[in-house]
Parts: sequence; structure tokens; C-alpha cells
Amino acid sequence: MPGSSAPAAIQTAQFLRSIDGFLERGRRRYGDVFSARILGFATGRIVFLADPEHVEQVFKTGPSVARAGDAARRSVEPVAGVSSLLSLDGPRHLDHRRILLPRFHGDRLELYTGVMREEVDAAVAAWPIDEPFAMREAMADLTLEVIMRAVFGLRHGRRYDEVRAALVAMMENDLAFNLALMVPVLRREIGPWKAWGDFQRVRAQAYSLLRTEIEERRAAPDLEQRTDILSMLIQGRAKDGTGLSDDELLDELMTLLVAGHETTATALAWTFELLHRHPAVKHQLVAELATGDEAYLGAVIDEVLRLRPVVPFVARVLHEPLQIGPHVLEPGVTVAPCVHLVHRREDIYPDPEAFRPERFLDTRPSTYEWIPFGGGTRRCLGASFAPLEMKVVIRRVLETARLEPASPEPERIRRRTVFFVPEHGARTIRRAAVT
Ligand code: HEM
Repeated sequence: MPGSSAPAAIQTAQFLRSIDGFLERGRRRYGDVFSARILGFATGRIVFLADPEHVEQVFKTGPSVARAGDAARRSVEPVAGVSSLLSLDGPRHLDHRRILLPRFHGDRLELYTGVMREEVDAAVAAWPIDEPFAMREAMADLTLEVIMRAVFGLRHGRRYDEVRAALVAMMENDLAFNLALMVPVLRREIGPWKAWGDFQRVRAQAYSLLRTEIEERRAAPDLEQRTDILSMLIQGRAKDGTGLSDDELLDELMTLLVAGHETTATALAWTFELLHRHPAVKHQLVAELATGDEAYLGAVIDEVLRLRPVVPFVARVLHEPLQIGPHVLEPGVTVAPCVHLVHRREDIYPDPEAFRPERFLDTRPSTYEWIPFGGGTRRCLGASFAPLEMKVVIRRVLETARLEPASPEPERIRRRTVFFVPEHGARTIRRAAVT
């Protein structure tokens, strides 16, 4: 198998310094299939794939051979528990997916555009004028509100504020917390190192508040009329007729939060960062939105998710050998369809580094050539919800705020846990008048 022979510690350091550089170098040197040793990530022996045919093969492989839950479990369980969709595999994963997926599909998502619009308007009204702010953080505040209302179904009031405070505190101390996720030995309090204990305390508080909310919701007389996702999950049933227990519901709520909040916020931050640097695209977008046509907006979102995929690769742990091209990958290897590299293929996307939404106007790439939401039975549950939210937010922000980049230099990709984020959070200045 082609791949670096450098010691695992060195490869890990290179990977953590710059995932995009690491992946691009790997593909340049070794081709579309290459191996790497990355300590602390899944099984540590990773094979990255950059050819859509190989990606298709992995996405079509069932959980008896390739398991996503195994790859995610170690970092997901401390946050979202043992019943998280992200860390389940096999029949239980499918049972949970069967209950969750229909809530995220089709026309019913339109129910949430009102909440999204209200929240974006409130957020924009609070942004400072003539002072730089980090768009990624502003968007994270906004996507948290949307999840609390549309997904958790919380209504403004005391519990809403308490839940938000606990969730914000939980996600705040992320540097120390993420270190502990990578290095399990740090999952305890050691002298002045309190990050893990602090995290456990605020997480327990969030769970306790949400548990009370679930108990009350189960008994709510208007449960059947309520349109939020939690209320529908409470009523959902697996094939054998069983529903989710309170513990399972809690874990899935936390899963939807951790999977849906930062990802969407980051994709929105990249959108504004790219629009800052491409005024012609921004002008065309504003003009098209004024006509009521959203085709170009859709193309902008597709292109943002191609050029700046928030999740640079997805992962499956092999339990049986899998032949990829001429290579036989052994059980224990983590196979990683690489979003970042597939999206940069010159043969699919001519001039791949250029931000050109037009490329998505006339032609659609095939299912395995545009993969920001992964694929197969693990495809992102928010793959319709997130672009819908992005549409509402981008439109309202462009209609109501005059924005400029805070610095003349485009922001590069920085790693934050395993996400690709703008290095300074897409720093932006809002000016007083509407364009
Ligand atoms: C632009 C925003 C988003 C991006 C780029 C994104 C990306 C992804 C990716 C790459 C995966 C892994 C897929 C795989 O392994 O094949 C995933 C899984 C998942 N995402 Fe998203 N996501 C986004 C927003 C959301 C939202 C808004 C939600 C829900 C509110 C969500 C819920 C989930 C869940 C539950 C999974 C696990 C699915 C499973 O394992 O069966 N995501 N997402």
C-alpha cells in the first residue's frame, strides 16, 4: 500500500498541523489510495480514498464489513452517550435511523423556515456596526437557537435560558476538552487539570434539564400537534413497534446538537468568507435573489460545500477484508473516503481551487463526486436541513446587512478538532446602510 513510512508520531503531528496539506501531499505523492498512521484517530491505521469509484464501493458496503460507529465511538460517547446515531452500528443504528430520518425529510422541513428567519433577523440586529466580529461565532449562536427551537422544541422562557447556558458552557472549554477526547488518559481530573470534570458537570446539568423537558413533553396534551423534532421522535417507532427510551432520546438530542450546530455554522461562515473575496459572485447572488429565483443561491451553497467541506473525510472501520482497486485492506484498517480530495479532482472540477458556483448550474456531479454529507446508510441526517437553513440565513443576511471582510487577506483553512474552519472565524465588519 502506498503511503508514508515516517513514524506514526511524526505523521500525526503533520496531520494535526494541517489536515488539508497532509491530504494533498499524500495524494500528490502516492495517488488516489494511500495509507497513513494517525495516533488517536479511529484505529490509527487509515487509508484515504480520493477516487469516486472507491468511495462508492465503501458507501455501498454494509456494516458487517465497514462500520462508521466504530470509527466515531471513542470521541462521541463521552459527549452524546452510548445510544448516539453517530456511534451505533448494525441493526440498532438502522432502527434509530428509521425513527430519526423521516423527521428530516421532505416538505416538513419547510415548517422550520419561520423559526430560522426569526432567529437570523434577531441575530443580525444584534451584530455590532463598524466593529469586526467573527462570523463563525455569530453563526454558531444562531444555529444553536435554531436547534433549540426546531429540534428540541423548546419555547423561550426560563428552561430555554437554562438549557442554552448549560450547552454553551459544555461546548466552551473545547481546547482542553478536545485534547481529552484524543487522549483518553486525560479524561479525569489531574491536579489543576479540571477540564474533564468541568465538562462532566455541565453535561450532567444539560442532560438533567433535557430529561425534565422530555418527561413533560411525553405528557403534553398537544404532543401530536407539535411540529418540533423531539415531539415527533417521542412518537416515532422502530420496525418492531418500540419507541426510543428517555435515555436514547437524550443521546439523540445531544447527537443532533453536536452534529448539526458547528457544522452548519462553519459552512455559513465559509459562505460569507468566500462571498467577501468574490464580489462579482456576491453581486450576482444579490441580483438573483431580488428576482425571487433561488437557483444561483443553491449553486453557491453547493460550491461552498465543495471547496470548503466542513468535514474533510469520513471514516469506516473494517471488520472484514475489503478490496479497493489492486489493494486488499485488512480488518482493523480505517478506510476514509476523502471529501477534500474528491472535491479537488481536476477531471471532475476543472480549475478546482477556483470558487465558481456556475459549475453547479447546468450539471450535477454524480452522487459520489460531491460528498460533503458523506454517504450510504450513514449519510448526514441534516443533508436537507442544513442547506435549507443556509438558504434562509444567506438570503436574510444579504437582504438586511451590509458586510465587508475585516482584513484584505482571504482566510485559510484551519483545523478545529476534525473540522475545516476559516483561520480567524471569517472576521467581518458590518456597515450601517443596506447595499
Ligand atoms: C453543512 C452542515 C453539515 C455538514 C457539512 C454535515 C456533514 C456530515 C458528515 C460528513 C457526516 C458523516 C457521514 C458519513 O459518515 O458518511 C454527517 C453525519 C451526521 N450528521 Fe451532519 N452535517 C451537517 C449538518 C447536520 C445537521 C444540521 C444535522 C442535524 C440537525 C446533522 C446530523 C447528522 C447526523 C445525526 C449524522 C450521523 C448519521 C449516521 O451516522 O447515521 N448534520 N454529517
